Amino acid sequence: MAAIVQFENVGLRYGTTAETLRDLSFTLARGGFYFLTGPSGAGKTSLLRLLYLDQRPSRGTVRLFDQDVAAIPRDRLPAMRRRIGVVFQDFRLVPHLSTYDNVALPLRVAGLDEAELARPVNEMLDWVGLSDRARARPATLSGGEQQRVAIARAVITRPELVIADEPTGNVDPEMAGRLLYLLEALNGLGTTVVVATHDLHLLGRVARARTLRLDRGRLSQPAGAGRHSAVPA
Ligand SMILES: Nc1ncnc2c1ncn2[C@@H]1O[C@H](COP(=O)(O)OP(=O)(O)OP(=O)(O)O)[C@@H](O)[C@H]1O
Repeated sequence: MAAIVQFENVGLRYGTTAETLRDLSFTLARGGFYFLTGPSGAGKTSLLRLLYLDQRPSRGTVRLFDQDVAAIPRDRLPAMRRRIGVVFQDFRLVPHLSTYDNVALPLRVAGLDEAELARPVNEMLDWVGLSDRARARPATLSGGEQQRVAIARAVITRPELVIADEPTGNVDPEMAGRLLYLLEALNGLGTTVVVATHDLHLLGRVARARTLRLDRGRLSQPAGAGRHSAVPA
């Protein structure tokens, strides 16, 4: 099994408080689909921040794409981050850009010209049901619409790793199923997917998914009736 992420005895501490994440050791396989669950405040977002290189561990080792993240020079971080699509819990859309331009942004950064990016962007907007909102600015969209823009933007480049923090928290069950199907389809093409969620209904909906359960900063027994566990390091 080729690993895309390896945690060895990882701890994360904010300031001088007690550790938010403790003794995390696990491996995520390249091409896997993972749910990360656990109660509010358990540390899910903090773990995701380690994965998308927004935080470095206070102790232990995080290896991503076969590199120790503590050893990556600062000027190499943007290139590493471009290999990761992130759906933030608070969306972080660019406020002065339209739906279309938010979704097109990663393709423009990757150097595609307008003619090349029009088709994938329009197809993606169609998939997430936002074709008729293509010209709208984020402030005029509902929470669920903004969430769909955020997901479309995160997956448009088909990154190696997609990390989504509560990606279905603001949409109705039908749209949640559709968005999950989009992530599954991407996973079927080889992208590793990590989804943090409180929504226990989602866990059973992806047959091949494994579940990591965080409780007060530690990994506890995997959820999901023991069927799916992340592979211990
Ligand atoms: N930047 C920060 N500085 C200090 N403490 C933080 C910071 N970010 C998170 N924490 C603390 O770390 C703990 C875990 O927070 P985190 O957001 O990772 O949990 P979570 O499981 O994602 O919660 P939720 O499900 O409510 O989003 C909380 O006690 C939180 O207050």
